[in-house]
Amino acid sequence: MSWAEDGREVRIVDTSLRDGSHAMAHQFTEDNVRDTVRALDDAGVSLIEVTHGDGLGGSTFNYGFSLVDERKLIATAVAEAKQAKIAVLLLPGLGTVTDLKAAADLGAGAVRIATHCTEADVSIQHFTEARNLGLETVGFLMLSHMSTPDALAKQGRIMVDAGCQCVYIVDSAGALILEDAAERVEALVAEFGGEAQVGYHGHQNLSFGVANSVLAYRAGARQIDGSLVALGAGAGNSPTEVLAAVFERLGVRTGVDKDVLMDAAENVVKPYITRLPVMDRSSIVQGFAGVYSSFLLHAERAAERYGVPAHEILYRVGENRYVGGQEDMIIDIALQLVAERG
Ligand SMILES: CC[C@H](O)CC(=O)C(=O)O
Ligand SMILES: [Mn+2]
Repeated sequence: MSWAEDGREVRIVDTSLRDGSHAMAHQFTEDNVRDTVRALDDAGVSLIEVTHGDGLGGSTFNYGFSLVDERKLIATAVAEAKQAKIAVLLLPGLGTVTDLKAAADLGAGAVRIATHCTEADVSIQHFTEARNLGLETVGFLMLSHMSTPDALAKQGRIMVDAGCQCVYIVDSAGALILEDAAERVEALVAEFGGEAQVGYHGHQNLSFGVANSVLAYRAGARQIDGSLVALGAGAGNSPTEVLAAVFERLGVRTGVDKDVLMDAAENVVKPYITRLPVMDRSSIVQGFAGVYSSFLLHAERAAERYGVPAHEILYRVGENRYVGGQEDMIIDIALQLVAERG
């Protein structure tokens, strides 16, 4: 039975073990994955994402090395899940079709293919291959605040025509505020009709993750991302346990048990988090200036190394409109700031 047939009005998807990888500096252990998947699976979450924060093949010098090979983590997750499907993230150009086939062989049942919000065309062959492999397919239009609703709808159309079953508005910078999110979702819903679903992935940098998710649902989104204890890049994602409680209060059926999720947040995930995602100065600047949330730790490391404030680096990243993959420019900016200070 698919999730849409089991009475759920919205599907809450958990990305603690993928977006949370950024916040954990990619140091997840097999025990972390096993315990978290068991708890999410018991709570009724039907799709759980497990990959390096930057997707398949992300464990590199530029993005940060994983403690444990993601293929081991994916296999661990698949072995632990009784009802949930395990999803992997893939950024074309970083992850390859070979990586995707390996993930499918390990038992992953879904792939979420992420591109910058104006570059959906680079995902076409990956969607084709994913459908050939029998995977559920999801598209991520990252940094969606950088584009208009109409332009996003056209990009989403490229993904759907390539075989994508659900396109997400991804607020990578946590920059969207209320109608910004709703209008983007509405545009995709209008473009797809019944051909594909629309999803929403929020970050808490300006504290709008959950509110935007509710508006996204009302605008027609049927898949909504969260992370336990908000464990994700920047100030974190919309907390899964809060999404579950809020949708229950609104009378929207999610099929997940909020109490089991709250227990998982408190007793499974919180104890292993090395750095709790918070709305501190740097992450607020990310939301304000429209900076990719996963740049936070990179900026903090550059700040420490070169003796310049992380929030100043992030303001400048926002001014320059850098996108995912340009992590090295953070060092460049830190050096510019050092030079400007003499
Ligand atoms: C590097 C991929 C990125 O973390 C995907 C995502 O969750 C986002 O853009 O918010
Ligand atoms: Mn994210």
